[in-house]
Amino acid sequence: MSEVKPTGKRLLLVAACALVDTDRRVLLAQRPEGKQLAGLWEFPGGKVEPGETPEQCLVRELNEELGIETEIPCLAPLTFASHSYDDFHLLMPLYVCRRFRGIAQPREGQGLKWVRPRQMRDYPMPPADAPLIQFLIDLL
Ligand SMILES: Nc1nc2c([nH]c(=O)n2[C@@H]2O[C@H](COP(=O)(O)OP(=O)(O)OP(=O)(O)O)[C@@H](O)[C@H]2O)c(=O)[nH]1
Repeated sequence: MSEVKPTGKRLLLVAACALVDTDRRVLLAQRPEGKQLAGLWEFPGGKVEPGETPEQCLVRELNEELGIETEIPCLAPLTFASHSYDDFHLLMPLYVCRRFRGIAQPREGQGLKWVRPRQMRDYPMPPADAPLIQFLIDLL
């Protein structure tokens, strides 16, 4: 068996959420200009801050980014992404949330779109996200 060499890349923990509406559509947010991967469509979420759990991170991020309110028991783990970018390795648990309050608003100037999982491949997403789509197709 060949030797597995450490990459030396830092591991970045990002929590992401598939918010699901009553029509089984999932909310995608477009990364704003000026950011890494600008223009790509992604799941709402963000970096887990020190001292925070992934679930706490998502409750915070959904409120900050979208004005959506939810609670930790409403977040169900679905799958995760593990993907090496040039400068870090991303570990991203993906949760599903069907119970939330409020109407998603683009609080950070991002584009927002409710998309059926089968149509997600029409929306360019970060490379880490591609393997996640099938899980949502199967679930929804
Ligand atoms: N939220 C989210 N981030 C993702 C997804 N896919 C993916 O590769 N990422 C990566 O995970 C990281 C998330 O970081 P972030 O959104 O908190 O931070 P950011 O790069 O916008 O920078 P910031 O700290 O200035 O807000 C980014 O590098 C982003 O490219 C996804 O579906 N959702």
